[in-house]
Order: sequence, then structure tokens, then C-alpha cells
Amino acid sequence: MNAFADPPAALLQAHDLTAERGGRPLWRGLALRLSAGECRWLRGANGSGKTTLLRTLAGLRAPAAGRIERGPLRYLGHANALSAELTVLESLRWTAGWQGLPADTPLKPALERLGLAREARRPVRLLSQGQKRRAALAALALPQPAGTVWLLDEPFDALDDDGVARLQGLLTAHAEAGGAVLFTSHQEAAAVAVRRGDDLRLAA
Ligand SMILES: Nc1ncnc2c1ncn2[C@@H]1O[C@H](COP(=O)(O)OP(=O)(O)OP(=O)(O)O)[C@@H](O)[C@H]1O
Repeated sequence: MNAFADPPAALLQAHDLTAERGGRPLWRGLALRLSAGECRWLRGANGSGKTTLLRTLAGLRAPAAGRIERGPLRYLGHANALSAELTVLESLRWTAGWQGLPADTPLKPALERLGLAREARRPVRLLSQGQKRRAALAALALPQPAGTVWLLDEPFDALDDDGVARLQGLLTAHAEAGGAVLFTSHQEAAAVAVRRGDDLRLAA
């Protein structure tokens, strides 16, 4: 390795971030730098503020104080945010359009990546919980700008071993392609196997 190589680019930075919930401080003065190639585990007890931090970093919540520098990102919350009446394919088409992708963007590769090609024409409401999770995760396999940051809240939830392995492959490939990931998980084995970079721990 070249000792004088440039450090990996920062894809997201948070400075002196403070959050409150219900008038109570959750965390104060939090600093974070997510660099290209990282896949970092955001840890902390129930209620420590992981979801709040991810939503704040994604711009879905205003911090009580502090500043965030961010580029392209994808946020996936606890809820899968799928429309029950659409088919899996229609739902992914809707997401692709919302992300500004051309209408003829091929979607099958993303479904195949999550092992969902056979469910493409089934309505979302008929899927199992794990299949719904896979359908939501398929959005991550769509084309996206270089250096996109993924902010993922419990992405391993409801997945079987095959689903976990597929998601780990997706996360690793994204980091290796110069993206970055910050994810929460209460599934230690899955998280340990995929992490690259230091864990970020929130105090309870
Ligand atoms: N809408 C709300 N109004 C007030 N307080 C809230 C609200 N939503 C969450 N909180 C509080 O904010 C704190 C942090 O919640 P958050 O969901 O960010 O934690 P978490 O670390 O993601 O927890 P978990 O591991 O259980 O998912 C908790 O104490 C919670 O009770």
C-alpha cells in the first residue's frame, strides 16, 4: 500500500450535531465522517437515538444544532414504504422514477440481485415480511450516482440466511465501488461479518 495515497473521500460529514426528542437531549456534539469504502455499524441500546440519527443525516429531521454536509444518499427506514396494491415490479418502477431514473431503466437485475425475480408480478400485499424487505432493498440495487451514501435502519430484519447473504453482498459491493454505508442492526453476526470501518456507538 502507498503510504502517501490520498485518504478516501468524505461522502457525508456531520459537525457538532445535537438532537432532542420530547424536550430531552439524545446526543450532543456528535461528529461523523463517512468515507468512500466504509460500511459502518451504528450501535446503541433501544432508544439511544439510532433511528433519529439516521433520519437526521438523511435530512428527514432537523437537528437541534449542528451542520451536515451530504451528497447523494438513499435512506431505508424500518418500514418498507411499499405500496400494497402495486406489484413488486410496479413498486420498483415507481421508486426508480422517483429517483429520477429513465422510464426504460432495466429493473430485473435489481430483483434478481435480491432473489425476487419470481415475485415480480405479485402484488406487494401478498408477500411475506422477508419478501417485502427484499422488495424494499431492491431499490438499493438500482443505478445511482457514484459515491452515494446508504443510510439503512435494520436492513437485516426479517431476512433469512439467503437474504442476509444477498444483502451483505450488496453492501460489500457498494463499499468496494466507492460508496459508503451506515446501518443499524441488532443482529450481531450479520453486522460483524459485513462491517468495514469503526463502529459508531451511541450512549444509552
Ligand atoms: N415521536 C417521538 N416523540 C417523542 N419522543 C420520541 C419520538 N420517537 C422516538 N422518541 C424517543 O426518542 C428516543 C430515541 O428513539 P430512536 O427511535 O431514535 O432510538 P433507536 O436507537 O433507533 O431505538 P431502537 O433500537 O429501539 O430502534 C427514544 O427515547 C424514544 O422514546
